[in-house]
Amino acid sequence: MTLSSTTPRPLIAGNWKMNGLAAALDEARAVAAALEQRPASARVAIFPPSTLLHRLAEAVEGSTVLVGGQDCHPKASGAHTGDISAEMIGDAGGAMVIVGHSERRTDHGETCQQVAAKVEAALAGDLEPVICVGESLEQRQAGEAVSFVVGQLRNSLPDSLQGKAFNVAYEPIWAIGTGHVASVDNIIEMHAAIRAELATRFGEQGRTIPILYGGSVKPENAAEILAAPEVGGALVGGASLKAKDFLAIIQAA
Ligand SMILES: O=C(CO)COP(=O)(O)O
Repeated sequence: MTLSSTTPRPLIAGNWKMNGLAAALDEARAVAAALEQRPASARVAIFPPSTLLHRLAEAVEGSTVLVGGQDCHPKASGAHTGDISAEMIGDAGGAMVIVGHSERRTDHGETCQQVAAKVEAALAGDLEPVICVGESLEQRQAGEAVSFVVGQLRNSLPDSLQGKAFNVAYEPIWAIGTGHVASVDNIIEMHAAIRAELATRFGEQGRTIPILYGGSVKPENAAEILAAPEVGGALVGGASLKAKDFLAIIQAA
């Protein structure tokens, strides 16, 4: 997918992680139906586990809800037991993919170089990537948060992103699933640093790439976070599992 010339709409993305059995499809259907009644100003995407990808794409077909995978392998096919490729995500009805989530970097030891290779695969598979970066609590306490995240970003983004639609998500690891949302000051500082790096790297395009915030986004704090400068959406974990909460966040955008 190539970039449109207009400023992208914010993206509210629900990452279901390793949650969701068939009954969860009802939540996605409820989100799609509500958006039909009351269209959102933001784009809305749901990233279910791979097992639900195809069924969720069918469940929300014809609605404005986009569907994506939570990860993809750098190769298009082959002997890689347990992995799925960008091409498979597209085949199942997905249009987007999350890459470099801190849970993948931690649980599976993914390096920035591997993340960049996955981004290349996403582009080759015609998926719009959401590329995640974020520091640990130790890095933040050591005063290294900004330099670490900017370095991680630099190494996780391949040059081939130039001219392509993509999103960056800043997710401080210490804010994920903890209820400890980053302060608006922290978010403003980090998003400004990410914006500067994107503008240096990608020129004019870098000024409009949506930078999402993720980490304990809830209906109660969404409006304040989404109103902060350079916040172009949210990557939502726990609060995306229930249609009611996810819709409240969507409407806050
Ligand atoms: O990691 C996240 C989304 O990718 C954030 O998760 P929570 O919203 O549950 O903190």
